[in-house]
Amino acid sequence: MRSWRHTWRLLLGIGREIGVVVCVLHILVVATSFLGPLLLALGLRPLVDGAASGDTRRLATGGVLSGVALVLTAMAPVGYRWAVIRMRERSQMVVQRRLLTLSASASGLGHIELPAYRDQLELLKQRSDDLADGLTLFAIGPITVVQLVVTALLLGRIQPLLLVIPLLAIPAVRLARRAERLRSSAELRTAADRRAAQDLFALATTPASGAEVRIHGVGAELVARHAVASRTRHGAVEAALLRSVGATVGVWLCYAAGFFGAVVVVLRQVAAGEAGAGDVAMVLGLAAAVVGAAGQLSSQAGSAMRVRTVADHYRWLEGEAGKDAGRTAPPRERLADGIALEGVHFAYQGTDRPVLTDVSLRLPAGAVVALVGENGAGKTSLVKLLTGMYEPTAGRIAVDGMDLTSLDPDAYRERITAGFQDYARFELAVRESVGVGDLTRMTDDRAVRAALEAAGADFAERLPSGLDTTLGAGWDGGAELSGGQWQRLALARAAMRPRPLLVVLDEPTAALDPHAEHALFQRVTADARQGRVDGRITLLVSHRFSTVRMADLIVVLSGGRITECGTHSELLARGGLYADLYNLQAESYR
Ligand SMILES: Nc1ncnc2c1ncn2[C@@H]1O[C@H](COP(=O)(O)OP(=O)(O)OP(=O)(O)O)[C@@H](O)[C@H]1O
Repeated sequence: MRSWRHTWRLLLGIGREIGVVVCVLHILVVATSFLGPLLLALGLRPLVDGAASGDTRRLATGGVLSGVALVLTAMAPVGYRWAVIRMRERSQMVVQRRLLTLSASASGLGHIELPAYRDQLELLKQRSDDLADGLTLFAIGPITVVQLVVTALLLGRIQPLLLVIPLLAIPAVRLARRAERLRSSAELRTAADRRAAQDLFALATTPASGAEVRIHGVGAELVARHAVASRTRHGAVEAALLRSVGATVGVWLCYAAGFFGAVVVVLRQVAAGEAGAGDVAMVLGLAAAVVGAAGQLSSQAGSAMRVRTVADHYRWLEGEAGKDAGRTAPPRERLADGIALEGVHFAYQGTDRPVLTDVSLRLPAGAVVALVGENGAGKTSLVKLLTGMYEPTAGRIAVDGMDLTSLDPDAYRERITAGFQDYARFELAVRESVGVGDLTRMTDDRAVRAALEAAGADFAERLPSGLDTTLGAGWDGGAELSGGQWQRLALARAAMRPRPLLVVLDEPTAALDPHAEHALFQRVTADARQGRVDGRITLLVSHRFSTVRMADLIVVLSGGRITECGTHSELLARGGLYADLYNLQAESYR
């Protein structure tokens, strides 16, 4: 019941966004298309009786009714197509906008990485048409029922036995619902195969992976795997459809029997002189209209089930995205103490393998802190916890004494900047690609230029149209950049926010040349000095020890645990892993 209520609310909300006029027009067009068969049946009796008896008034009435019916029937597909296409286009737009909002409104990353989330999102994207159908379905469904009842009553007036025909709609509706259940469960079961097929397709066709696919000669392998994933999916969905088709055929055979039964009953009445030729014509028309309406009703029942399934996917996503409700505390204007991790444990969802174990650490306000450790030690995971992308499995993170899980995620995020090794390539105009780092100043060219300069990315201003240049070779006139240039733009983005509490630089120089790296570290040091005044913490993740040594505090992670912590000279004196790694790198530069 709750599920249907939610479906209603969702459909009404989408209907409002699509526009009441379009929805009402759609309902009118569809409802009018149902009228044709009914009018034709009603017109046949006066037409036939009028022709037989030479009664011109009856003949004219029958002619007008049948004529209107034929016009409506002829126009119906045109109007139907027009209305359905408009509704679908608009509803796709609205549903996709809602999905994007849902995905973007969740502050963390945890749900996006869940296979179940990605499956449900994919199904929703693919089935957004069903929501468009659902919108009008709830208005058209009752109209169809009325049509069925009226037709049944007209049939009953001729012969009460004929009331049985409309009752055949009941098993048809039940079967349609069962067929839908079978199909949707097959789709959910094979959603991962569908995603796999899509990912393999993208891997084989996108420029990003194009070079590796060719060098390693894996094209044929990708095609073979794509075929297997597609076959698995189609096999399961088709088997579900086949199972339901057999039963549906049975119901339609019952309809056919009912139809012929009606004809026989009326013919016998004619033979007994209880009915005229006009009655036979009307019964034929009405029986056909009943069969049509019952067919409509059963397909509408299937659609209603589909709509509910899609609405359930949507509700599931809403639940995942709405987990932040209740986190409303604003972060401090300025850090006085710093950020503390207290006995933090962490494992990614869906795995029990600990990635961080019993991490306790204080990042003092105004300090530059470096995180080092071998690949897979847990550095990026720790950064993700500090930026609120995930929550610790146990323990807590306190920002100036306030539990991170109590802070308003958007407000906290607005006070963080970050440059990542896996930087995003925003294929927009240069101004926007950098400006999204601080949406409030996105169109402020001075701020964008200052950020470009700070990141050593002034090359962007010399592109053909300066800050207006579109980035990405996939766009007309778009400029393609090198990996290092993209990374510099990502760093410029990270330099947009003026008063961050936390600056995260997670291996931000992996794609930069040594000159650019040196300039960047000079800026980081200068900013850190500024940080001592405004309390910001700069957290640097790096494998380059020449950089790391400048930090006020160096934290060494190994296997998800902190093994060493101190200044460069303290750690060198200690002669542990840090000293080993530092000396190894220093040696290789000599
Ligand atoms: N989204 C994820 N889901 C599950 N496990 C993950 C995920 N991201 C990382 N891991 C696992 O967590 C562990 C730590 O990864 P993390 O990225 O934090 O290491 P890192 O120290 O930053 O490594 P690197 O120096 O290579 O960047 C790894 O064993 C990795 O397999």
